Amino acid sequence: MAGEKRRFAIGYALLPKKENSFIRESLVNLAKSRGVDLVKIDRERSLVDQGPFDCVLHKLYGEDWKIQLADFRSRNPNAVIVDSPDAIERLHNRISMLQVVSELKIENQSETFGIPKQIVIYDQGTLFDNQAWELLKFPVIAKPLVADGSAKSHKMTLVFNRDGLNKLKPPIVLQEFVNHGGVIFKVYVAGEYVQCVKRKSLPDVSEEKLKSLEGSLRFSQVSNLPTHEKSDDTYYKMMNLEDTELPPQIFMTDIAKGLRKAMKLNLFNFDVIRDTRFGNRYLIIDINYFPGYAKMPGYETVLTDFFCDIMILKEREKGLLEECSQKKMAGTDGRQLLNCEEEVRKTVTNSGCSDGEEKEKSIQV
Ligand SMILES: Nc1ncnc2c1ncn2[C@@H]1O[C@H](COP(=O)(O)OP(=O)(O)OP(=O)(O)O)[C@@H](O)[C@H]1O
Ligand SMILES: O=P(O)(O)O[C@H]1[C@H](OP(=O)(O)O)[C@@H](OP(=O)(O)O)[C@@H](O)[C@@H](O)[C@@H]1OP(=O)(O)O
Ligand SMILES: [Mg+2]
Ligand SMILES: [Mg+2]
Repeated sequence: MAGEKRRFAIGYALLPKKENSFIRESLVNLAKSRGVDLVKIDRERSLVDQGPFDCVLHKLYGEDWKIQLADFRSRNPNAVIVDSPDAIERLHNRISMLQVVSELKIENQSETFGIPKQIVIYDQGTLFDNQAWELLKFPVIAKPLVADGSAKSHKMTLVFNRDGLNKLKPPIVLQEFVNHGGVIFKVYVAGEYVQCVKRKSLPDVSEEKLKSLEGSLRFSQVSNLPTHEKSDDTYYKMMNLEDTELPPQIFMTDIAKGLRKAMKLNLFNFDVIRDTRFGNRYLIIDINYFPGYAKMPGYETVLTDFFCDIMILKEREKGLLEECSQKKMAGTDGRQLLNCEEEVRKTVTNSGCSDGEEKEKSIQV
């Protein structure tokens, strides 16, 4: 009807566990009130037969899904896929996942960042090869090389000495365990939004304690355990989260922005620890695609803002492309035309779909 604002449909394709935690009524209703309909994609049916969708939001694994998305993209060139499966794939390997951190350049005088020392082990032989060990010292964390969301890919082993290596099953990444005061920082990114929260982590291992510890200790998703489970276990002695200072917000935001641009991803979080040997050194140890946003305070607003940003971008893109073709018809010279089309792909200025204020928006494509 004339004058009625156009609504946008976002199709979501998530595993049942993710759907349960993320697609809450509070999110669906807020998005709806701002013109965005969240529609479940039926995984039993082909994606191209569903919709129409202005945007597809997804966290599914496997070749079949990649093919379906490619098909959908070729038939719906104007729809946005958040995020590109190729960009997500980088996070499915714990080496390529962190490589991007080493490429980041961030100007900061008072804090530094990096990743812990690590090596990749493909076979049992190399596990005991002294050369491979020149770089690392105990304790180390053995992590499955593949990070594909399976329960297996989260099974970690904290290894205290050579005896502890026997039970490991390559391919694995051996990463130096860095004492960090038992608190981990999780930095959630949703488009341009960045929020850092504190979670409990593994306790420090002193040189003294290391001598008395035997072999290894297995654990899984320690920062995701409910608090009572941790406090019942004497190993995870209670740590006072409130006493821990957050890293400087601007520093985390700069890293988040750098990662987002380098990885071409909009929805992810990264885990950061503060090296207790140097109070100003931060290490990124893990990056996760489409993490548990519902655990983040104010997640409904943050995600709805992100959805609106995508939609605004699409509308602006449409408008700009129309302008470009008008210029083309009017015989504007080629160089100006190129600038115009580049403009379409770059950051766009918009009047927000919520409050009407003028903001700079972009999504990573
Ligand atoms: N290098 C390290 N030094 C100290 N602690 C570490 C290190 N790497 C991991 N940890 C601890 O082990 C936990 C699990 O490691 P990591 O985050 O790599 O696993 P994950 O299964 O991918 O986690 P997530 O559930 O966040 O996806 C971390 O949250 C942190 O408590
Ligand atoms: O379980 P939640 O929904 O809270 O989210 C967790 C998410 O699980 P899910 O996507 O299967 O749900 C994990 O994904 P996979 O590595 O297993 O793919 C990983 O991203 C964790 O880091 C998330 O926890 P958070 O980092 O936010 O604490
Ligand atoms: Mg983690
Ligand atoms: Mg992870």
